[in-house]
Amino acid sequence: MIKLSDVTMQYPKSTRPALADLTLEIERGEFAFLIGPSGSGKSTFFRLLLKEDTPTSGDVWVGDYHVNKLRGRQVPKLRQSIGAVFQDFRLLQKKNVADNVAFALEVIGKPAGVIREAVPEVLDYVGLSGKADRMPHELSGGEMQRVAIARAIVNRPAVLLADEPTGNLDPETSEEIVEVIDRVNRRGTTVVMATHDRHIVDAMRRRVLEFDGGKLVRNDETGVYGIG
Ligand SMILES: Nc1ncnc2c1ncn2[C@@H]1O[C@H](COP(=O)(O)OP(=O)(O)OP(=O)(O)O)[C@@H](O)[C@H]1O
Repeated sequence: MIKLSDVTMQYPKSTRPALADLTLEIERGEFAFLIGPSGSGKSTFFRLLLKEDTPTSGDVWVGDYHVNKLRGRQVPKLRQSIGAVFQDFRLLQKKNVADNVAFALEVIGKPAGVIREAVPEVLDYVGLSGKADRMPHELSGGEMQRVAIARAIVNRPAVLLADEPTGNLDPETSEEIVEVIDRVNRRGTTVVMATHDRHIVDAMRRRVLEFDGGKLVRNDETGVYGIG
């Protein structure tokens, strides 16, 4: 589903590459954790998958897309096949919960009838039924992340990328959010989640990709966070 072959990403103003000679594969339907210290290359990895950056060398595939070779007009299609959630939720502050989710479908031209049906269904799926009319500032952090997940999955993408989705949440809320992401994975979506939360990684026992200084230093099929 996701494949990188000899990928190096060297930012122009940086002395060492953000990612160096990275080769890895994540199968369709897998749940993979990206771990590693700050600056080890996790966010860069996500940016390459979304074609927000192009690698200096090497090849990136997501599904049927040869990402580094994609032409500009094909990039929106790639991005429609990938949902993304972040530590800071990134909700539209002036739109209510339902409209935040609906907007994701409006911008890709879905008909109003489809949107009317899909939005309540996905809000229910992430545990937000009854909150459709709330504004983002009327939500808890956990609820905001549920909205972000709903928005990311409403178009049923093949892949969900989560960049430290529990970074702003307390441990109990973090667990609830991981449960939601796990449910999304179990219905067939490939999930890649960057995290610094050892408890989550240890509890889930899924693939662990550990980065250090832009290099892949560990690739365990059912790993734990590690020692130390
Ligand atoms: N646009 C950029 N220009 C130059 N250097 C960059 C750029 N973006 C990232 N870097 C560098 O690339 C390296 C990897 O950064 P990246 O953001 O991928 O790390 P990370 O593992 O996601 O860190 P964190 O856990 O803090 O989110 C760092 O050394 C960073 O300074």
